[in-house]
Amino acid sequence: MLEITGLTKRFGHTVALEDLDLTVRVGSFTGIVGPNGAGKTTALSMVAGLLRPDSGTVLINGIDAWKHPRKAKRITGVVPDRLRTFDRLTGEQLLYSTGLLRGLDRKTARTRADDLAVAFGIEDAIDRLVADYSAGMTKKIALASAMIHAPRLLVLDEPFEGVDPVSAATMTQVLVRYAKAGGTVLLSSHSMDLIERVCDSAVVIVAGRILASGTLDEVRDGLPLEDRFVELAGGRQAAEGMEWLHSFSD
Ligand SMILES: Nc1ncnc2c1ncn2[C@@H]1O[C@H](COP(=O)(O)OP(=O)(O)OP(=O)(O)O)[C@@H](O)[C@H]1O
Repeated sequence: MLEITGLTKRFGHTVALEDLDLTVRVGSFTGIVGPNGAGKTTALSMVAGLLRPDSGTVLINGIDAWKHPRKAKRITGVVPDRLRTFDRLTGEQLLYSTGLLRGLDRKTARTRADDLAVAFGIEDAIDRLVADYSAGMTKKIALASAMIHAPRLLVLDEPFEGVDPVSAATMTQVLVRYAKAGGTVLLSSHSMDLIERVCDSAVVIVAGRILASGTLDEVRDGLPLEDRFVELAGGRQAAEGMEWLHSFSD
């Protein structure tokens, strides 16, 4: 479903991502993990067509995402980092208008908006302004919007950030069903527990490079994912120094 080759991005002197190669097969559920600043958002943004690579290619179902962005976007759903959405709309209006923008007819957009509201458990809030939603509800409506055109690939940047465990379970249930039906999910998360529960494949990015990728078991290499992640990321750092903090100001 996704073939990334030689993807590179620099911001001034900062190399955010260097020569990234990654293949994601159809129907897989892949989690990207990495320390803060590792390059996860940069990679996902370039896959989603939101950030132009310096070099490298992104093929989505064989379509070059940067040569044929319209075609690629038709089969891609995105929940970006630092989510900005049309929050002066109600949830219903947002889903419906996203459906129309994605080329659905009115009836289909209406039906799918209703279905998504039920699937994500936001029916009660659907007539309220998205601006008044909590952080978790906003993530849910964003994910629902990303799915309304039934894309083949979902690119989700920390979709569970600020989402409570019950709501996260609802969201993962929808995503797992989607993947079982042949949809492909690529998401980033800092929750190792969630990735171990729902993903079948994982990628560890550190300092702009992939240090491990493959099935969850291959990446874990016999360790819990968190321990393997810490090992690859250079180990835990001892919190030493700052004795002034323990002297207390009073
Ligand atoms: N627009 C930008 N301008 C300058 N530097 C940037 C920009 N976007 C990202 N970077 C830098 O690129 C590197 C990778 O950032 P990125 O946001 O991809 O990391 P991340 O893995 O998503 O981190 P986090 O887990 O904290 O969200 C960092 O060093 C970051 O400071």
